[in-house]
Amino acid sequence: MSGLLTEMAQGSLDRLERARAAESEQALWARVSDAPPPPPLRLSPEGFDVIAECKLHSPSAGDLSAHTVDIESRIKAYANGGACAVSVLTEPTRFGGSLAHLQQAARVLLPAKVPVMRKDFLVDPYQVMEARAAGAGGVLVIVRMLDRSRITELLDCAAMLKMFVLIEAFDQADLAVANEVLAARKGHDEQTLVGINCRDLEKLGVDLSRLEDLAEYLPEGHPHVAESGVASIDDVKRVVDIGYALALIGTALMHSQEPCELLDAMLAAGRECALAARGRSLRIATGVAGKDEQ
Ligand SMILES: O=C(O)c1ccccc1NCC(=O)[C@H](O)[C@H](O)COP(=O)(O)O
Repeated sequence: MSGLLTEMAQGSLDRLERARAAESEQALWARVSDAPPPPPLRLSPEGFDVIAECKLHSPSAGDLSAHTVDIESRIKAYANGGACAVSVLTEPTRFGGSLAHLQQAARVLLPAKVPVMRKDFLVDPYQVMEARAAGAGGVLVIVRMLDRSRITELLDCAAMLKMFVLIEAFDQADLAVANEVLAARKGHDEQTLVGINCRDLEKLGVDLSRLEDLAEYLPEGHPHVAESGVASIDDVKRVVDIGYALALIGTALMHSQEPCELLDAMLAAGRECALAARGRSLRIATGVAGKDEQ
């Protein structure tokens, strides 16, 4: 595991210990198990969606808060721009996040029925319950940080709470684990996305070619998410052309003074590309494709 992930895992365990000391697992479960279900994640029939991310700081970009007057306005802008979900960092030391941000986002998004995803370095089902207690409808699960049985426990907990999960992979080995875990869950009533993160965890740079290189190893039957480094309309077109149904976009939106407009433009471009790709497949399937499409 990279130095950063090791640091994040330790920090996550420390936070978990403090949280458990403040509220037992039984008490937290009692609080969330009877709560009304979160807004479901709904994907567009037009073939492309964006999970818009709120992160005030990041190891790669440093301070990202310059254009965020208040979190609620940013979250509303994401919903108005058409995000299918909003990812909120809750990691405090390197990402400037907190559970309070998650709670604020969930409250603001409730009328629009857009779910919020807890973006953190989760290591225990307790933290999935914490996310639900804060109003979240989804969580991130990073394969690289966990063994198979712990991934399964996190997925089980999320499913019981009607939350979606974004399973995150960095390489082929992560995808082999994701494939194995998901194969054992066929037929479960749950919503699981699988994402490839393009960030190099040592150098912190991004390389979108990872999306092409790993596409063939992605589990079938789950929407695929392009994560990290999707920063422009051209990037969006590229990920849709490779076949990704969603992009998780943080830095570019945080740098934007007009995130609603940027999101709207990215969605329009992605959906136009998805439509063109469908047209190409249809022409090939019906045998009316041009020579360069075959
Ligand atoms: O954002 C970082 O600098 C980072 C560094 C190390 C591990 C994780 C990191 N970010 C978490 C993410 O996965 C991204 O926030 C997410 O994919 C959005 O990426 P981007 O659009 O590039 O901000």
